[in-house]
Amino acid sequence: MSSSPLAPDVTHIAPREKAEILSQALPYIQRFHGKTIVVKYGGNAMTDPALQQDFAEDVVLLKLVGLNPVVVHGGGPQIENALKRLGKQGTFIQGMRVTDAETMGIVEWVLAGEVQQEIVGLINKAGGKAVGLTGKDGAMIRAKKLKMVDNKDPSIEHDVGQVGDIESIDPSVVKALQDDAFIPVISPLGFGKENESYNINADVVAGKLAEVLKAEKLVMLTNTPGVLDKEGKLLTDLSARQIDAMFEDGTLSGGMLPKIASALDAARAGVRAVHIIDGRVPHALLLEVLSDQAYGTMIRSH
Ligand SMILES: Nc1ncnc2c1ncn2[C@@H]1O[C@H](COP(=O)(O)OP(=O)(O)O)[C@@H](O)[C@H]1O
Ligand SMILES: CC(=O)N[C@@H](CCC(=O)OP(=O)(O)O)C(=O)O
Repeated sequence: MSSSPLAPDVTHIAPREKAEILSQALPYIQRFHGKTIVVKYGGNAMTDPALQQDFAEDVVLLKLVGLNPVVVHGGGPQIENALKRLGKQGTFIQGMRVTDAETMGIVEWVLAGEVQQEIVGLINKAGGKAVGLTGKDGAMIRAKKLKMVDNKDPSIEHDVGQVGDIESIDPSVVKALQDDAFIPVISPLGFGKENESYNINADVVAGKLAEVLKAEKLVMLTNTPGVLDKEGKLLTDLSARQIDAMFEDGTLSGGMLPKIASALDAARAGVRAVHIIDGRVPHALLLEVLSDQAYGTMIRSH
């Protein structure tokens, strides 16, 4: 019997063991059937072609067994590469890219062009029907300029340019696509009152969208085993109180700041399961959603 070029070689696994692994998924499929799972696919987790293919297959499998995956993608490193090609370098303040007018153009071009279309293509190739959207499509994400207050000294305000603060999300376009067997793939861009574009951190979009869609789960795939403590040890479980303390003592920095804040906001807003997991593990998404295996860090609302 010939095997699919996409399928891993599992001939060495005994039939009984294979059956046990497959049947483990049943209670999860039953529990999540018809439910929305928002998946944040971080730019740092999408740098390896084999892992990207695994991710696309996982999304398609989840859709085919009756879940409703919605992908929100990042693209920080990809934007950085594009800036480098143009002789520029990005600047970040508290995990947010300082976005002047020229950078905004590059951000839109990389996110809604290169990155989104690559993910759409991979999901389609794996047998799904992906539709790429930005927060502007279907008038989905209304935003205003973010007022960024310094997290050590609140009397200081940073100007981060065209970085958006979400005012509202209208999820009707996402719902319409979900009902029609499509898999939405969303770039984190928003629009303002004068139709100006905003660059919004993808973790923030994923968290807010999970809340508005009343998602059952929010899974954030990144490039660390999860949230690490000061000694670099994985924290499998984090309460709101522990997170507050970590913001205070400097355990969190860079891109982890908006990620944890968004994860906690989503948990507090009623998203029952919020996980930050290692996107460098093959099929990390599938294992997280449909198996007993606990990965990464779970964020609790209290
Ligand atoms: N306490 C922490 N635990 C884990 N990662 C952390 C922590 N503090 C800061 N980070 C950084 O956050 C990064 C993940 O955020 P980010 O670079 O924005 O990734 P993504 O592109 O997946 O959103 C990690 O690679 C790590 O460098
Ligand atoms: C405002 C802001 O920082 N926007 C991000 C949007 C992309 C993103 O969030 O990508 P990751 O998830 O890969 O970090 C940026 O310009 O890099």
